[in-house]
Amino acid sequence: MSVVDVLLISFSIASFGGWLLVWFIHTVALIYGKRKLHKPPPAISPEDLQGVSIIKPLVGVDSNLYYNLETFFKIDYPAYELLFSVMDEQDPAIMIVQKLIERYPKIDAKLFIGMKYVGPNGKVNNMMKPFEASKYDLINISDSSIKAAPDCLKDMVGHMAPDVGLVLQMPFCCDRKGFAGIYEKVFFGTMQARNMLTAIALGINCSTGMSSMVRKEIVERCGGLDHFAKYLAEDFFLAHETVAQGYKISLSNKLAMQNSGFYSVDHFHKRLTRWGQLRVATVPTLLILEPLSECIVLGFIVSLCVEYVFGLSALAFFLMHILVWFLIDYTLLNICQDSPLPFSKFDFLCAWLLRECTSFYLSIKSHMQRVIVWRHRRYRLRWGGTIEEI
Ligand SMILES: CCCCCCCC/C=C\CCCCCCCC(=O)N[C@@H](CO)[C@H](O)/C=C/CCCCCCCCCCCCC
Ligand SMILES: O=c1ccn([C@@H]2O[C@H](COP(=O)(O)OP(=O)(O)O[C@H]3OC[C@@H](O)[C@H](O)[C@H]3O)[C@@H](O)[C@H]2O)c(=O)[nH]1
Repeated sequence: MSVVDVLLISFSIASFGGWLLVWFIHTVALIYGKRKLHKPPPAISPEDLQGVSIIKPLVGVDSNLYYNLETFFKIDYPAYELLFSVMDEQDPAIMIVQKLIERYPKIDAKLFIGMKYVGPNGKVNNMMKPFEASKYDLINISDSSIKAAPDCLKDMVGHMAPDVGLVLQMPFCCDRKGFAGIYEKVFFGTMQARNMLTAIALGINCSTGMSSMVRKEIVERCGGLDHFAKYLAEDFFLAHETVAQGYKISLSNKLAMQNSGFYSVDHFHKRLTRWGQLRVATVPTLLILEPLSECIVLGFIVSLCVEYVFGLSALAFFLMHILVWFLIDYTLLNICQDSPLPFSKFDFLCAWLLRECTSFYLSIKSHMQRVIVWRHRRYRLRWGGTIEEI
């Protein structure tokens, strides 16, 4: 056997190992997702329902903002405050928040205008004033696009056991019209759900900051929220600190339902590119692991290896690989949705193919850029995940 043969066989064995690992990730996601998501909130006695300060950092408006924010005034929970903040006194979101505060005078809600600059991360700057004014020990950071379920706080607080420091809601999307709405739902219900569910089930930090609840003392022990302003992925580092302080991270049974009125395929691709950039800067091994864990790239490599080692048809193996992956993705999406999907199987096929075919291109695109644009602010990203505003 020549050296080339030995190398090719070793490469094939490694690829096959990676391929098995990916099916393991699929399996854990399916089992954990089915057992965990959409279950009723954990039973908790009324005296254990601690107060929660909900921080809503806002920048600008979209056509669903009023409706989404209103859902926070209808949360069924005995003690919570709503702390809205905007960075700029001209922000049109101010009018919307003021209208809601007038409409629901019984809800404890405040609006903070003007950010406190503590570092480059705009979201952190925007959250500084409400964080410092918060009166409860549990802080729920909730992005502007989120639509709240009435029992969301009961569920998150129910997961806040004494050894838990942070409760995450996994991102998903409300039913929205048009192909872009389908596309986002397919992304969050397949690739994102698969990796997040498995990571959380295995205790790997895979945070997203769209809707999470953290113990205030964890942030205070780091010296305050300002500690996270130097990073773009402040959510990841908050989860990292939580674990470093000896707490666990728990997943809420409820999903973080994104419902922004402003969405398009192009806008979503820009967001995915930004996330790709920040993930790789934060966890550099993902530069290799992410593309290798994608259906088409992995299937292509493993099919060639299988033909080389076992003499099986690479094409037949590749098509089988794609079909099984596709069916598992459809099953996981249905688990996340937990009700009939608002689109046909053909729509799913189109959105799934678009996602699978563009993922490699978006990864490459994100690695070619060191500058990140987030809400009209430009940042230069450094290895390690720190940023500098340009
Ligand atoms: C041969 C293949 C082996 C496969 C190994 C697994 C490869 C993982 C592939 C993709 C990871 C995708 C992670 C998706 C969720 C990340 C969410 C996100 O982008 N969040 C950002 C925005 O909120 C956040 O600011 C960024 C955080 C930084 C890094 C996230 C680290 C994720 C580590 C994921 C490991 C997941 C797989 C675990 C299975 C063993
Ligand atoms: O400069 C900014 C940018 C954003 N934000 C707020 O931050 C929240 C998230 O912003 P976007 O919806 O634009 O961004 P994403 O959904 O991509 O954010 C997500 O990924 C990046 C992480 O750092 C965030 O924590 C996470 O929420 C919104 O509530 C937005 O209003 C600010 O307050 N200031």
